[in-house]
Amino acid sequence: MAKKEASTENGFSFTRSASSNARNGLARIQTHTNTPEVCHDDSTPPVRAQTIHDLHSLQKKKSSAPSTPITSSSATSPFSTILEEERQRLQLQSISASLASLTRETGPKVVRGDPASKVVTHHHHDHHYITPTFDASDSALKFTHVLYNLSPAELYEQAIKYEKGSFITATGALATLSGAKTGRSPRDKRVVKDESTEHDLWWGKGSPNIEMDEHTFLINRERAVDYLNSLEKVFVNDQFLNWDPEHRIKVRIVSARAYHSLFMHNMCIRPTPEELEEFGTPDFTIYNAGQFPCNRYTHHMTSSTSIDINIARKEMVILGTQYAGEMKKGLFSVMHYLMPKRNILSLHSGCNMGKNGDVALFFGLSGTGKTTLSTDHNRYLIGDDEHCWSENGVSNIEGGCYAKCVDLSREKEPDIWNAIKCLPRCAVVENVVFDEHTREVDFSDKSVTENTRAAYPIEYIPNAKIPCVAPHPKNVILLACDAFGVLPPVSKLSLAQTMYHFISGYTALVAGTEDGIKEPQATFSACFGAAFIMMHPTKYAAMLAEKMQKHGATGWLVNTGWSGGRYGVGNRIKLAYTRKIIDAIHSGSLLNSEYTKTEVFGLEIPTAIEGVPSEILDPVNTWADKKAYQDTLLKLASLFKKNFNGFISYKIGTDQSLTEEILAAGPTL
Ligand SMILES: Nc1ncnc2c1ncn2[C@@H]1O[C@H](COP(=O)(O)OP(=O)(O)O)[C@@H](O)[C@H]1O
Ligand SMILES: C=C(OP(=O)(O)O)C(=O)O
Ligand SMILES: [Ca+2]
Ligand SMILES: [Mn+2]
Repeated sequence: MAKKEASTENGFSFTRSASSNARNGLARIQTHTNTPEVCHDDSTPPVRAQTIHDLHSLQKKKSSAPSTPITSSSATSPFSTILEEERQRLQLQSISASLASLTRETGPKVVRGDPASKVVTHHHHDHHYITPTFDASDSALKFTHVLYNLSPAELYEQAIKYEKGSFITATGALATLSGAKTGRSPRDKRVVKDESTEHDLWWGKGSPNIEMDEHTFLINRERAVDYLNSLEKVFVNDQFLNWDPEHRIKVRIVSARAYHSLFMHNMCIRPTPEELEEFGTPDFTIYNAGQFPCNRYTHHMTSSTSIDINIARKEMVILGTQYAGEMKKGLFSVMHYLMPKRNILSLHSGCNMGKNGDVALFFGLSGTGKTTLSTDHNRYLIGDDEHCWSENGVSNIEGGCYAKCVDLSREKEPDIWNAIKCLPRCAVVENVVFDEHTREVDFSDKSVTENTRAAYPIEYIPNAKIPCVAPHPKNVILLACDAFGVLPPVSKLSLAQTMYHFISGYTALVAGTEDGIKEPQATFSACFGAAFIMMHPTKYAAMLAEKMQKHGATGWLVNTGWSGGRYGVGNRIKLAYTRKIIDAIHSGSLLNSEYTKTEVFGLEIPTAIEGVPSEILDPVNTWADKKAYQDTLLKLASLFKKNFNGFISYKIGTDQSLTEEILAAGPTL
């Protein structure tokens, strides 16, 4: 504060000394004959400010109030300001309640706004306290400043000012670093096992839900809350999930970084000012204290990272990882619980729709092409990653996309390229490398991680359909990135085969997205998203089978991975070919083309597709070493068998014959 005053002083004294210098010898420049002592620049009218602070305060105009009055008659009445104050008070009360330690009777003192800007506006009568610093150790005695639903511009400023590694790229995106973790940590994702989740959720072998008890959750929650309250300020986002208005979920994200707040601003559905006014109590809250580790002496903790979900408390706690994807995928897990409870199927899939209303789902694990293939210039984008399929059709859960951007090119992925590009915009690019001077991003540079990412609001894709809802799907495309190079580029599946492959969820984990993965590794991830499902895979499979049957959807298996040999020998199938294959599925032309059946996997493969060399459609043609092909094919088949053994004792829905057909739909050795 003192420093600012002083610099203003200097400013004025400089004018004086400049004129005294003139008297002491330097020739004075005479601009007007009748000018007095001070030189006026009268080419523009003088600003209406006495001090530089006044000038700065002119620069910022108060945001206009939401356009919908709280009650239709209150807008112009004297009660409206009282109501607005009351509303703000309730909002702060709700945030304080969110941040409350469970061992204290009251929550922390919270106040809106940036503590830094409060220093400058010290003359405001309502701030008669000293801006807290770390020497105010007892959180009961200090204020926590809440930066509530800041705009992207404000978040940019916060990030640039306070977060190391934040820069504005040449195209206007915010470049950030996520710290030591640049991918998800599935082995640190825990779920509270209590009386109800014990029965509802999938536990044990193969399950992504590592159990934790309520007490341990509370210890981690306390650790996160204490950490957040020890800070001068926290970011709070109140937003929505799910574009289906009947099943919309209100989420609150409390975090310590502008980067996290901007990421969620981009990824969740952004409320209108009117919707925000009526937000009330969130349905689910995330405490992201990712900069702070969990205590390894705490029961169940196996590393300094823990992502903990408590269904009963409707809360999630993040400690020890700043990878932003944990928040989005954590909420996705929660949706995998909440939605099936309402008989709605949650899907780890992208979704788009043709001009004629034909809808396609793209299931697939990370890096298999959901984002890339659902972003299609000739079709409407519904969403790139998380959807719900209800009686009403498909709805996107999110309000943004999260694209891998390693080797991103304008030619191959123009829409994603442009989504990160245009100003004034609020894309976040994570862990990318850029030119020190021009700030041009080099998407081919993997120095920080292979899993570089861009998060942007869905409306940055020109043909996104808002609201992000669509009719029932016609095609269900299962994407597998086969690092063995033996799965055909495309196969048409029977319903039983679709279920077999959906439950198997085979792909290669590609480097980066999960912590510790350095090169492609075969994996089976039930429902193409085992890391995010909450209940047993057969529960989701039964729902999918029922819906596909009811709406007459066709299943397809598309290999976006290797061809002509395994990883290291062959090459990844050209994106241009995969796009042609997908085009033929959408248009309906592939449904009626000529097919042959493969050995071992019994897959129906087309003999020709426009724009795709026919010889690659049967992978055996692309391998120089036929013996190696046969061995690799059998190896993969046995991996499928072994994996599916874990499911043979389960029934899929109520249909016994379907269960038997599914069992028979796998490879034969
Ligand atoms: N044949 C292909 N089909 C789809 N993606 C491909 C193909 N070849 C290479 N890729 C690349 O693989 C990555 C797929 O990632 P992405 O679409 O973000 O996957 P997901 O959304 O399923 O996690 C992209 O970087 C894409 O350019
Ligand atoms: C964000 C992720 O999703 P995806 O790779 O499926 O886009 C992730 O797995 O961390
Ligand atoms: Ca790419
Ligand atoms: Mn994706």
